[in-house]
Amino acid sequence: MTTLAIIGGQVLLPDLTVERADLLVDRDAGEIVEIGSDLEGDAHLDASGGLVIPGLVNGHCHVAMSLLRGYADDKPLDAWLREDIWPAEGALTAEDVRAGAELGLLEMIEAGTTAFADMYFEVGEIVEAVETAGVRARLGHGIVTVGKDDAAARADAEESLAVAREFAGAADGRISTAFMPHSLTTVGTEYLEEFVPKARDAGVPIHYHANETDEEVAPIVAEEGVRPLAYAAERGMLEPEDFLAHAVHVDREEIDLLAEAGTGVIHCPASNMKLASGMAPVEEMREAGVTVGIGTDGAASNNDLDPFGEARDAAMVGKLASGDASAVPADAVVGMATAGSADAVGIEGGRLEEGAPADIAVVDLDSAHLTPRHDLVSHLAYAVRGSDVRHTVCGGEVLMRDREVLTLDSEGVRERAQKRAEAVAERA
Ligand SMILES: CSC[C@H]1O[C@@H](n2cnc3c(O)ncnc32)[C@H](O)[C@@H]1O
Ligand SMILES: [Zn+2]
Repeated sequence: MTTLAIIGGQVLLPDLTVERADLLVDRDAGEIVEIGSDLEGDAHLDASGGLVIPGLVNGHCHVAMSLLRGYADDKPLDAWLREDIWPAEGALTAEDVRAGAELGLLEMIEAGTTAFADMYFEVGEIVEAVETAGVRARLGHGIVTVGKDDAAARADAEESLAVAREFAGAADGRISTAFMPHSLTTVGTEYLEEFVPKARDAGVPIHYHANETDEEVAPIVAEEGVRPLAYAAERGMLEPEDFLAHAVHVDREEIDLLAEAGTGVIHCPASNMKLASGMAPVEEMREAGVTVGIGTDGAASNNDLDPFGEARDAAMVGKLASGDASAVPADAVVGMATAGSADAVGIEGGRLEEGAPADIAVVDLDSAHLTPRHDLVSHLAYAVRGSDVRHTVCGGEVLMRDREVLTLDSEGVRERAQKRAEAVAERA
């Protein structure tokens, strides 16, 4: 066994208490083997003056959209997608998707993210980028059938199934997959009815956008006579392994459906605010026992991939939505950004304990905005920024040491992304 010791720091334990401790990692197994005092390893990472936390889990992203950061802002979802984003995405090549994915992965590692769930196209490029970057991911091809003839719609759904089958277990098991219909309004009922059972046969979960805007709920109610999540349940899309993004406009019955089904929800507060989609009833979902995680959505609707900013937004908007300052408290959002997202998307991790994957971030506490240190869980929720992360480790591999990303050439990644983004803007 070759080992890595993370020494000298304070450690955030699964019950969200903080203790002074060292961590010993088995690098071959990629697991934490001991949390204790005076631990020594074959190599070490200095965590003195720092807080050792589980790597953050971004439960819903479109990582390659980092290439479209700032491309179109200040519009509601439907206009943003139809007038700007979908035309630009139509001009993206496989190489553009690769460049955008590498840029997003660089940003994630710099901010302590060690796992994410992602829906996009050209997924083979994203797989290769994830393999190189060294993080964990649940990846899938997003299906849109509206505006397509039957042959094209079926090909898109087949592609999502094929991608889910082909890449499951890639990158030494760090990559898992899902079947990913884009949403309940952009994929026709007949395709959901035909392909959801095939996804079940393939043994993969289903991930989709749901109840994001009022405009998306209304046509389902008008045409089907039921709310979207009852419609999803009737089509077998509300199983314990499934997870949906947004869940902004969910009523009491839908919250109970989610809780009974065990289907996870990924809350995307920044995207929901920026697109003025609405305020998700996170406190009600948590109280009902729904597994809630946090996601950034893509960088084009956020406009960054900072998991700490997202946790802070979740706490803030959760209070506003409930009209109650005690709603969605600090410990809740820290749990949501770690174990909550990991559980919702079905990725191991989100907790520092013996036997858990060694997916770890070390946050540097030595700065004015993190002084004084009354309560480190409060700091994680409200004051830490992605740029405070000193080291990032995934599966025992050091991905960033002293803010130097070791798995990606950060200058090259940024230069390629800038060039490709300029070319896409010209072409689109
Ligand atoms: C077909 S691949 C995924 C698809 O989703 C688009 N997208 C990005 N953000 C959102 C959002 O908040 N709601 C719905 N769809 C979104 C992305 O641009 C891709 O086309
Ligand atoms: Zn999304």
